[in-house]
Formats: sequence, structure tokens, C-alpha cells
Amino acid sequence: MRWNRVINVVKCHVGGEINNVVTGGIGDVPGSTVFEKMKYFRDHNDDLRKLLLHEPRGSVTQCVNFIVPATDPEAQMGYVIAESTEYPAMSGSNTMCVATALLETGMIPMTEPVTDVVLEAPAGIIRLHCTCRDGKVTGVEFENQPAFAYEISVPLELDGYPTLTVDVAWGGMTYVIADAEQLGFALTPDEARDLCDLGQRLKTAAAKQIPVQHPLNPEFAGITQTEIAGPLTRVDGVLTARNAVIVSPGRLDRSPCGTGTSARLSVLKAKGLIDVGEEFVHESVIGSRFHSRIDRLTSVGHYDAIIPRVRGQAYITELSQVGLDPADPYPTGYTLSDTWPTGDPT
Ligand SMILES: O=C(O)[C@H]1NCC[C@@H]1O
Repeated sequence: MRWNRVINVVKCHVGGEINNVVTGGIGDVPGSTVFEKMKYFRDHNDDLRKLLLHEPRGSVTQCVNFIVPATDPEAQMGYVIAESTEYPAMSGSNTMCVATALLETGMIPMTEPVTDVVLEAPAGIIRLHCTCRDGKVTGVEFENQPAFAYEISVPLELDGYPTLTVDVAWGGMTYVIADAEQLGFALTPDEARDLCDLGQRLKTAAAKQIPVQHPLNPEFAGITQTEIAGPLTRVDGVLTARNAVIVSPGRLDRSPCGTGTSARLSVLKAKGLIDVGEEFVHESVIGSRFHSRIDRLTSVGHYDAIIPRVRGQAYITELSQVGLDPADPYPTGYTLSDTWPTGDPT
């Protein structure tokens, strides 16, 4: 064997969503904040993301997180989140996998029955409350940075449909949120391909028709995610809904999506459909669940905002080392449009 890169990867999933965690083999990168480090990865180190997420080592259904030293003295560790087409400011499912990997491998000491952890994401400080038993993380609840609705019930034109009514919200990524019933979806697994095709079209149309920019960071601009929201119901008195998040370039989030849940909580609050502190269960197309609530109210620029808390459970599936043979013809992998809608075989 002849490798010139050896990368230690803790493979994880939460709610079925594969979000792996690189715990060794990359060292630190320049940047005075984790947001700056994210930009360094994006602008100078993107080959690493491609090595891990593109075929033949990865796939379109995976995300990867690079553990980096925190820059904020309050945080124990930092992480840069890399997805198929972007480096988001925040990701709920990735955060749950990062916390689980750090605690279950001993990189952050675990105390039972509860370990409180502070991490630094590109979006800023993320406080986590992790329940732990017999060396296992049995639940990760994170407090997200503020989420808010940019637009409530605005029209969206999409070829082949009467004028749609959508919401646009920030939950660490920017979502156009459309109504599943209006689009004729029941949010069942057999609809996955159709959800992705329509979700990508919705995203493109919304990004063109509804420009948005985060008031505190000009780099958090534009709609990059679609959420197709199922009807709000009460199950044993608890607010519950299904949803499908279409992650670019056009695949379903297997989990109920933490940033999507945060965005939806802000929309529910803006519409007067949820109270502060009330539990909201969000369910994915495969039936996995996150439990969430609005912890408190705040503001972001001139927007009314909420502080969301979202809880799920992640599992380590594999401890692996990914290597790169210097003669490997695919050092940054490749993508093909059979699974990667914007396929690029180079
Ligand atoms: O939980 C989330 O926020 C996300 N899951 C994969 C794509 C999003 O980052």
C-alpha cells in the first residue's frame, strides 16, 4: 500500500442521514474564526471535500465534517461542515454526528448521565446538551443560532403550476418552504425522486424570484435548500409534521433536518401556530424524528427571530481510514448524473 494522505473518518448517521466526521489527518487550517476556517477549506482545500464526498470514496447522500481547533475560548472544538455543493454555516444533523463522534471517541470527555458541550460552527457558538449512558450518546440536543422568517406566504411562479404560496426562512441555511398538499405530495418514500426533481426546480425559481441576505453576514445569501412541509397535526397532543428537505444538487435529506426544523419553527411562530417552549416533532420521509422547540425569542437585524433547540440521536457505523494513492486517477473523485444531478465526470 502506498498512500500520501491518510484521513481518519468516524462514519455516522442520524435519522438515516450519513454525516461523517474527520477526526485526524488534516491538521489545522488558517483562520481567526471557524467561519474563516470554513472559507479556507472552501477556497483553498476543496480537494479534500471532493476526495471524501465524490465517488469512488463517497456519494451524493453523504456530508463530511472537519474537526478543527476552536477559536472562541468558550468552545471545546470547532467543525467545518462540507456538503455536496456548499459549506453551510450550520447543519443540525451534522452537529449531532460531530458531538456523538467527539464524545464516543473520547476527544471530548463524556460524563454520564449528561455532558454539556460547546462547539464552534461556522455560524458561531453551538451549545449542546448530550445525554449519555454506558459510553453511548443517547441524545444530542443543540441550541441553534437564531432562526427567522424572511418572507411569509409570498407568491412563487413555477412552470406548470398555478401561482404557489411559499415561505422563506433561515435556520442556519436558507429554505424555501412549500406546502406538500398544495404540490400533491404525501411525503412517502416512493415519492423521493419526484420530490427531488420538483424541489430543485422550486429552489432555482425561488432563488431567482426571492433574493434574501442574512442581515449580519452578507455571505449567507440566497436560497440553497427546499423544504416541502407536510400538514401540521397533533399526535397525542404534540405538534407533529412530516417534511422533505431537498439538499443540493437534488437528493433527500434522510433525517428530519435540523436547520430545516429551525427554519420551520420560525415560520410556525410567525404564523402564530406554535408557542415558545411547545414541543414540535419533525419527521423525515423515512420516518426518522427530531424533537424540537423554541427556547426563546430574539431578533436578528430587523427580523423577529427565535432560538431553536433540536434533539436527535446519532450512531457511529464505522471507524475508517481513507487514503489517497499518488497514482490514483481520481484524486478528487468524480460525479455522474445518474446519482449526482449536476454530474461532472472530470
Ligand atoms: O440537519 C441539517 O441541517 C441538514 N442535514 C443535511 C443537510 C442539512 O445540513
